[in-house]
Amino acid sequence: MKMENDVMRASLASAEAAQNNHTPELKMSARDVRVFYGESEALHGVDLDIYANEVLAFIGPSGCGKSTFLRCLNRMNDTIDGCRVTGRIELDGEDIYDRRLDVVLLRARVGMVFQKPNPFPKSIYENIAYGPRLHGLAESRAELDEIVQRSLTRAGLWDEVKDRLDQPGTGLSGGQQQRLCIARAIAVSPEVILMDEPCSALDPIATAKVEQLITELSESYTIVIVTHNMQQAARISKRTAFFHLGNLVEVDETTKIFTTPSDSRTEDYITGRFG
Ligand SMILES: Nc1ncnc2c1ncn2[C@@H]1O[C@H](COP(=O)(O)OP(=O)(O)OP(=O)(O)O)[C@@H](O)[C@H]1O
Repeated sequence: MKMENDVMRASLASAEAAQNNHTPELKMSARDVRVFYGESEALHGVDLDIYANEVLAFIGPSGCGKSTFLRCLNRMNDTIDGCRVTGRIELDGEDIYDRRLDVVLLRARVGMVFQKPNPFPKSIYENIAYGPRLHGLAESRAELDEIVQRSLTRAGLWDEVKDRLDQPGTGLSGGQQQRLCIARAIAVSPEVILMDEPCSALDPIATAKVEQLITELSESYTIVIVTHNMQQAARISKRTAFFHLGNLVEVDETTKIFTTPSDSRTEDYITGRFG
């Protein structure tokens, strides 16, 4: 009898474990996040959960607070004079606004890619090697070489640049520069990558390459992307969050947001009635 009970318990435990495997893993969470620029409140209490390995898109009309909220997730707003953030944001259950937290380390764990490609005015090699060197991720030149090659390969850029690693990153095309910036972000092994309209300065072919890359990268990283392009959100994201006038109106599966949103403001936006 005891053995039967043990077997039963073991199989229940393994069924539970299997079920847990399907439960998305919480990566970041935001609660009642407000952002003030001086006296003016730009975000009015945002609650949002972000799951591991998802691509989450932020959409909404200009000025609704998408970039402001994105910047909260790795404390980039700290760099803006007069900007104040309240509420709580956690990464793996840890308060990222804790005063003891090392912000440089946070930004390695939660990397960022900006609207305009912004390579350092250094060689292609140095653009990638800088972060790993800063964080002591390589013990030898050979290890650093390997990180550089691996990052450029993951960003789909290695074949295009392997013969000119010592040339300036700024000499690449816009699309290549953006992939260089993505390679730079992944070189420090981040867990989350924030992207603020990463394709808005790119032509359709370069955009398609970056979108393909985002899809591939989501196997290893959690990706949060601000986009003005609703087709892009529909193509690459699993979930979409709609912002309006500093509020997070709704967040849901992307297909649901674009077919049967819950809120009339979302419907008005996606059907082009404003924005
Ligand atoms: N550095 C700043 N100083 C003062 N106000 C700011 C600053 N950055 C943003 N804001 C204000 O905060 C609000 C939200 O702006 P934010 O850039 O986050 O919106 P957005 O949805 O990303 O817009 P867009 O799609 O045009 O980039 C706007 O009213 C904007 O004017």
